Amino acid sequence: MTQDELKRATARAAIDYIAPKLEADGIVGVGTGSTANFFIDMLAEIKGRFDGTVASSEASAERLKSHGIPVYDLNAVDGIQVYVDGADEANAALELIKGGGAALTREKIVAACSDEFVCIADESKWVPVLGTFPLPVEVIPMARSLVAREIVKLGGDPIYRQGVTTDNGNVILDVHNLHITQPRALEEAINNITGVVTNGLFAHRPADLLLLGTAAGVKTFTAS
Ligand SMILES: O=C(CO)[C@H](O)[C@H](O)COP(=O)(O)O
Repeated sequence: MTQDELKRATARAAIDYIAPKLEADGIVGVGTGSTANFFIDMLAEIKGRFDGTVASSEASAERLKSHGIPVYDLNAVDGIQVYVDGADEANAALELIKGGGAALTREKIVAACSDEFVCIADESKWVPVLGTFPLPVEVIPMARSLVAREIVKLGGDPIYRQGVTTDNGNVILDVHNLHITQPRALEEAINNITGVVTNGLFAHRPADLLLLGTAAGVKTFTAS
C-alpha cells in the first residue's frame, strides 16, 4: 500500500470510531495536514450527526467550510468531544511530535480542550524514541536568535524554517539531532525559553488513542 492509502485507511478508521459516539450537539476538533485532510473529506459524509467543528488551522477551516461543515471559534464552544489529528512521530506512550505543518500551537490548544484525542498516522510515524523528526518550535519573530541560542544549550540544532509564517504570525525553528528520552521534561524546558510560543512535543497532553495505518491493517493503540 502507498503512504496515502495508509493515511486514508486510518482516517476511515477514525470516522468509524467516532461516528457512533458523536452527540447531536457535539463539537469535533479537526487537525491539520494530509492525513487530517482525508479525515475532513470523510467527515463530510456524517456532517448531520454532530453540531460542528473547531479547526486547528486556517487551511483546515477552509477545507471544512468547502464541505459545508460548520466551523466555530474555540471561544464560542463549551468544549470539544473528540479531536482527530495526525502526527509526525508517535511513541508507545502516545507522546507525539507535531507541527510539520506549522500548526502546532493551535493543535495543542485544541487538544487541551478535548475530552478525547484520537491520533491518525501511517506506520512511518511510529518510533521507539522521539526526535528523528526535527522538533518544531513556534517562536515570536523578534526572539528567533535568542531562542535558537538557548535551544543549542539544551543540545539541539535549530534550523529556521525559511518562508513560513504561522497562522498566529510567528516563525518556526525546527530542532534537529534530538534523542528525546524525557519528552515531558524537554517540552517544559523549551516552553520555558522566553520568546517560545510552544513546541511540538505532545507529552503533557499525549493522544488517548492511536489509529496506525499499517500494511496489515489499521492497528489501535492506547497509551502503555
Ligand atoms: O502536526 C501536523 C501539522 O502541524 C500534522 O499533523 C503532521 O505534520 C502530520 O502531517 P501529515 O498527516 O501530512 O503527515
